[in-house]
Formats: sequence, structure tokens, C-alpha cells
Amino acid sequence: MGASIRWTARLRALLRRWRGAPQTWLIVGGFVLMAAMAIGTGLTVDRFRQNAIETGRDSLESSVRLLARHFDREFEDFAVLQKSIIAELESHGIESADVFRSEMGTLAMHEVLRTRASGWSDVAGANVFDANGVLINSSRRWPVADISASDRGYFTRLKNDPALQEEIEVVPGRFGNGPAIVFARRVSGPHGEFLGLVSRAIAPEQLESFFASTGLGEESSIAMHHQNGQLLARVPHVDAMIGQNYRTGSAEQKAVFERSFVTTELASPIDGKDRLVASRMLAGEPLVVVATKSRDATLATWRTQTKFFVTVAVLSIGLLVLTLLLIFRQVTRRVSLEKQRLDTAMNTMTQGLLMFDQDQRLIVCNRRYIEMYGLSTAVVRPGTYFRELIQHRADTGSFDGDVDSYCDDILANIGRIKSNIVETSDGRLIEIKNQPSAAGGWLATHDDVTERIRADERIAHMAHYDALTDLPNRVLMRGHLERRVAELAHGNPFAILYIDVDEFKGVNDSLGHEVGDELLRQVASRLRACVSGNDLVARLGGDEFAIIKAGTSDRAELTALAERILRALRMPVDCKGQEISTDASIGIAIAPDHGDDLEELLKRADLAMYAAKSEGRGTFRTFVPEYDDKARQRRQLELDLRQALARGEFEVHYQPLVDLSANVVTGCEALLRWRHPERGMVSPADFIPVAEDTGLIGEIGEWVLKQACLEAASWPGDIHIAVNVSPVQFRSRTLALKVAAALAESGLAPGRLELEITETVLIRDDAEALTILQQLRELGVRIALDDFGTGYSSLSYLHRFPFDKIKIDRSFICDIGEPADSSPIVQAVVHMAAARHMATTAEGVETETQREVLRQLGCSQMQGWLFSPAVPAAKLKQLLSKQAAAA
Ligand SMILES: Nc1nc2c(ncn2[C@@H]2O[C@H](COP(=O)(O)O[C@H]3[C@@H](O)[C@H](n4cnc5c(=O)[nH]c(N)nc54)O[C@@H]3COP(=O)(O)O)[C@@H](O)[C@H]2O)c(=O)[nH]1
Repeated sequence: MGASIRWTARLRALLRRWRGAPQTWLIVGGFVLMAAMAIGTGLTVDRFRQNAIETGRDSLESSVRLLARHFDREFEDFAVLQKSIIAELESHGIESADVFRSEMGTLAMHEVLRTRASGWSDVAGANVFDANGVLINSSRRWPVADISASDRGYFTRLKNDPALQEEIEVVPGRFGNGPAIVFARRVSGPHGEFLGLVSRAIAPEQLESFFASTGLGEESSIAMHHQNGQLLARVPHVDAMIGQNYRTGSAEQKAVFERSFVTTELASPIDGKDRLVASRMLAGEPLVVVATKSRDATLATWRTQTKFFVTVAVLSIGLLVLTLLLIFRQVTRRVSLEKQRLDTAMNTMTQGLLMFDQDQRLIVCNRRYIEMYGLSTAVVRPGTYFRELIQHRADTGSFDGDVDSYCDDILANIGRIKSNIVETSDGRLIEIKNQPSAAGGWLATHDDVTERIRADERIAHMAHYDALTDLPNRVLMRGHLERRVAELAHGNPFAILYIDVDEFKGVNDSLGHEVGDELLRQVASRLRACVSGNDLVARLGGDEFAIIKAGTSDRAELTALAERILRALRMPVDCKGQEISTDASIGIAIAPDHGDDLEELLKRADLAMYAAKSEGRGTFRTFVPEYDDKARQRRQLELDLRQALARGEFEVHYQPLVDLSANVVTGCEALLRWRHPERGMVSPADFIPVAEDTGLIGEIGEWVLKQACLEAASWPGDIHIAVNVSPVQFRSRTLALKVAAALAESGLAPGRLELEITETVLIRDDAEALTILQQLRELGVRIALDDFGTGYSSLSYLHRFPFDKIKIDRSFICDIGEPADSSPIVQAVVHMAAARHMATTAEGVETETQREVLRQLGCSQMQGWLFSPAVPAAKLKQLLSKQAAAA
């Protein structure tokens, strides 16, 4: 039973495969066409054959019909003559044979006969015989010959049978003549006594010559028979046949002499050939006209036609076969080419591909699939059942599930597209897509998506985790916070701790990015160590971190956490061989105490952190409402600052720079002042950072530069002007252009302009900064390094760029004259600067002692309140005029 089902399935599969091949259709189509041509030709030939036979029959029928009609008319005339003679004879009232003989055997009667029979030249003359059969008169000759008809059958029959009026018979000729067809009529007395007969005769040749005139063609015959079967005349003529009786043989053959008309096929009793026969009885005489034609002759034309048709059909089929062979070859080539292409395409696919038929048998499988699972081509080949294939995979170790349930699941879903990713025993991820095929099977693709999925996972991880520390990033933290905010409704408080690593930029800039990165990783690890599993530690970017402390609003607990964090961060850490201790500023916002809106909470944590920073760093602050006020004030400052330039609220003041050895003003520093309409004078220390944060510094700085240059251009002598350049301005890339424009506009000599930049400018991007400095130097302006000593590796910059001047920061000057002052440092800087031909300016000189010490240390210039604070332009002009006057 099972074997039979399998065989049926195989047969069905074979048929399906066979059906699908284009060559199959070509062969089938070719055979159908050839069969159609053969059948068509056969049918046509058969039709033509029937037509030929029907035509033959029709022709015979019409021939006998015409002949019968013709002879009917002939013999009727013939009979009329006889009857008129008999009537003539009988009109004499003869009552005995003797009287008949004597009255009829006269010359006068001869004349009557001759006159009556004269119109019938082709018929023998009319003869009158007496009751003994002796010829007593004749239309042809007088006196008559001595002839007796008493031996003739017709005489005997007419004499003996009063009912018989006429007899027709072929009789052999007398005196060496050929046979004759005799038409004899009885002459009876008034009481029916036999008196004699009147006969006329016609030679068979005369009928035959008429038959011949119809031109029936080869193997045809026309004959006239008596109804009793005796042959009277025939074409073609055969002497021996005349007079023979043919009413013999089969009933069908006899019927020819019995029925009015017959059309049939018979084996000829004459020549034994199959013949078409048509016969017709004459209406007036017991005669039958029979026409025949052999079947062979009838079909002669048809045979010629058939030969032609068959030849044409054979040639057409031959041509068709040839054409089909050529097409077959083309199609086979094309199919083979397409198969090659398909094979190439399939085997260069990166996916494994399988196609199954509706009986779950493998139709196609590419190399990639075999290689993907390390399978055997002896097992995985067309015809293999799906279940056998999965079993083979299980046997060879690339499938470790339950074969049956896996197959059942796939087979239950082959009607629809299904895709899933499975993990192989060796850890690869394979995406399997099954989709139904039109033929009822399905197509399966196996795509090794391990790399893609891993990459997707990596990308997804990167989208939510910080690459450096592997901590959740801002995006993930927001998602986490949204959930925490949602849980507030359930009474679950939480806190946000914003942590900013103090001075990280300095470490990064001075010790390098690698050290900076390592420091951040260490910070991340220490922060993680400070919290429990429910808490989230995130890196928000740069040196900013955050901790979301779940389940508490307890300030003591949060304070303890902040202190724990600070302690942890302050512990020295080894970063790439550098021992670094760092610190942090922490801002804390508590939900719901400080709000239940995510944005608000984040802002408040930030404000608290900002407060911690501005209140000395290395500490933490919990949000208080005043921070909101400060933020509001700053926002207001920002708004006012945006309008200050347009409203003309800025002024440039100038602080003299005094040469220490000559004690004369040799330059001035331009210092910006903001005369706020409500707040009064606002310190640049307060608004310059805001201007830098908002980007307004670009516009403001350009204005200061132009003002200072214009002002300096009006000063006497070669007193130079120093202008502060913010790092933000410095990075704008258009600084050199703006400086050149200010110089051009004011007419100030470039050598009188000094630009003060801070170390921050150099720290960030050395190469770019040096390029900008070079551009400025090429303009001819002087460059001073401001606030020297407050950065990280100040000395290294002096090697890389030859500044014109170093301004020693106020923090080194203010303690001069006190115990353990900074004089040695100042001394070192002055020596180093002198060695590189740089001038030095001491900032913030407030006392005579400081001035004296600085002068002794060899410092070039001083700037400070000791001499003059920054003053308005007009006041400076007076000061300079006084100095000029004193000189
Ligand atoms: N980018 C720009 N920065 C500017 C501009 N104008 C000023 N500034 C910077 O603002 C900071 C504060 O400036 P200011 O309040 O004007 O303070 C300067 C002096 O007034 C002050 N100074 C001078 N002598 C003394 C002194 O004897 N004692 C003392 N305590 N302070 C003194 O020092 C400031 C000048 O510093 P520096 O620029 O480093 O020479 C300040 O950083 C300015 O640079 C501007 O237009 N653009």
C-alpha cells in the first residue's frame, strides 16, 4: 500500500516535472500537429474516396436513367408500328389460320408492310409468320424467303400462351448473320385463336453502338438484359455473352432484374471484379439497362488525388518535424543556457535556497545551503523528501530540534509566507523564510544573518550606551526616567544626581585624550560601585554623568550617596601611568519633591549641579527654589545682552600698561564695560561667559576690536593697544579677517595692536590654533599670552609659538612681598621669556613693593590699580597728554 502511494507520488512528480518542461510541450505540440495533419489527410482522402464512389454511382445512375428513357421512347415507337400492323391484320376479320396465311401472304400486304416499316431503317423489316411459324410476308422482300420460326422459343411461347402478347428474345442469326433481338407480337383471331405473329428484329450492335456513344470510360460496361436475365446487348461487346442468362447468383445480383432501379456494388459475374452497378427497367418493355464500372476505375482519379494529398501531408509532416527539431534544439540550448545562468545565480547567492514541490520533495537546492550546514550532496538532491532532509541535518549535527514537530510546523504553514530566525548549534543565526510557490510547493531561503544581527545589536547598543564607558547614554536614561516619572503615581519617589567631573577638561587637554578617556572609564566604574542594582548610572556626554536613584526621596540617604561618590572620585587613580585625583560637582533633584515633570526635574538637577560648581566645586547641592531665580536672572541677562550692542550700552575702558624700567605708559588694555540701564555697571566677569555661551561674543568682540583700534589710532606716539580675544572668537576662523578690517578701518599700524589670548585657545586644537596665530602674525600684530600660569602645561606652548609677550597672572603677583611668595616662579617665567625674547607683563600690581620686586626680577611691564584702573577713553587721553607733556 505504502509502496504504491510512493510510486503514485513519484509518477505524479515525474509528470509534473515533465509537464513543466518547454521541450515537453514542443514534443506534444509537434505530435498533436502531426497527428492532426495525418488525421486530416486521412479524413480528406476518405471523403474524396466516398465522393469518387458517389460520383461514380451518380454517373452510372444518370446513364441508365437516360438510356432507359431513350429506349423506352424507341421501343414504344417500335411497338406502335407492330401494333398498327397487327391492327391492320386483325381488321381484315380473319378467323382462321389458313385465311390468315392466304390473305397475309399477298403482294398487296407486302406493300402495306413495306410502307409501314419504311421509317425504321435500323430495325430489320417487319415479318409476318403464320400459325405454323412459316414466314408468309415481309416488309423487306417479296416474294419471301423460305424461313420458319417454329423452332424459336418466342414462337412456341406466343402460340401456346394466348395471354402472352409479346416476346423479346435474342436469337442466333440464320444464314451466317449475327444474333438478333427479336420483338415478336401475337396475332390473334376474333376468338383468341393463334393466327400467327408479327416480328421485327434489331441487331445487338445497333444498341451497343448507342451504348458506346455515352462514353462511360475504362472498365465500364453498359448492357441491356431481358428481365429474365438474358443479355441482349453489351458494351464492350463479347459474342459469347450475348444470349447468356445473368439472373443468377446472389439475391442482390438477381434484384438487378427485379426492381425498377437498383444502385449497388457487386462482384461482377462476368469478370469477377468489384463493380458499381446501376440498373433501370424500361417502362414499356420487360428490359433492363445495366451500367457498371469497376471500383478500381471509379477510384482511379481518387487514387491520383490521394497520392498527391499523402505526398503533401508527408512533406508537410517532414517539414514540421524538421522545424520542430530545429526549435527543439534552440529551446534545449536556451533552456540549458538559462539553467546554467540559474545555477550560476543560485550558487553565487549568499543565501541557501531550496524549492520543494507539493509532495514535499526537493526540486532545487543550491551549493550555499549544502555548505551552510555541511550536508551531503548524496542525500540532499532533487527528490529528497523534506523530512528526510531535516533528518539528515539532525544526523549531521546542524539541527538539534525535534525533526517531526519542526517539519509538522513548517508543513502546516507552507500556504503562507513565514519568516523566523533560528540559532544553530554552532551559534550562527539563520533567518529562514518560507513562501508558497505557485505550483503548490514552497521556496525556502536560509540567510546567515549572524553578522547583521550582531551588528544591529551593536548599533542598538551604541544607540543606548556610551561607547567609552559602556554606561547607558542620555537616550536610555530618558527612557528610564520616563518610566520612573510614570511610577510616581504609584508612590515610588526617585532622585536625579547630575555629576560633573571637575577640571576634567584640563586633564584631557594637558595629559592627552587617552588619559582623559581612562579617567572617564575609572569615574564610570567608581560611580557604578556607589549604587545598587535598581539605580541607573548614565554618561550624558563629556565629563557629565548622572545617577537615577530609585525608591527614595530621603535627603539624608541622598546626601550620604553624594558624599560616597565624592569620596570615591577623590581617591587617586592610575590612568595610563599617571596618578590622578579628581573631584566632582553634584546637583540633586528629588521627585516628586522638586517636580513630577521630567524636563523640569532634569533642569533642576542641572541647576543644582551648576550651583555646586559655582560655589567652589568638589561639592554637592540639592535643588532649592532660589536656583530657579538665578537661572531666570541669567536668562534675563542673556536677553538684555542681545540688545545691549544695538542700544549702545557698551563702553570700552582702557587700563594703562606701564614700562617698569622707564616708568612710562607704553600701552593700554581695552576692557569692556556694560552700562546696564537698570543694573548699572555689569562686570565683564559676569557677562563675558554668557556672551561666550550664547555666541554673542563674536559680534561684541568685533565691536570692541574696532572701537579700540579707532581709539588707539588717536593716541600720541606709538602707544600700543591690547585687546582681549575670547577662545570662542578665536575659533571663528574669521578672526584674521576681522583684525585686518579693524586695522584698515582705523588706520592703526598693525605693530601697535596686541591681541591677548588665553591658554585655553591652545589647549584644544594645537594645530588649528597655531595656524590662526600664524595668520595673525603675518598681519603684523603682536600676540600676548594672557593669564599665564593658570593652565596646565603653559611652558610647552612657549616652545611651539613665539609669543611677543607673556602676561603673568595676578595670582602670582598678589602675594609678592609676603612670606613664601611666588617671586621664584615669576623669576623663572621672566628668565624663560627673556631667553626667548619675549616681554613680560605682571597683572594686578597693587603695591609699590610688588612693583619694586617685579622691576628687580626683570619684568618688562606692569598693569594694575597701583598705577591706574581701567578708565574711560577721554580720561586716558588726558593721562597720555600729561605724560607727553612731561616727557
Ligand atoms: N574677551 C573679552 N574679555 C574681556 C573684555 N573685557 C574684559 N574682559 C575680561 O573680563 C574679565 C574681567 O575683566 P575686568 O573686570 O575688566 O578685570 C580686568 C581688570 O579690571 C582687572 N585688574 C586690573 N588691575 C587689577 C588689580 O590691580 N587688581 C585686581 N584685582 N584686578 C585688576 O583685571 C582684569 C584684566 O584681566 P586680563 O584680561 O587677564 O588682563 C577679564 O578676564 C577680562 O580679560 C573684552 O573686551 N573681551
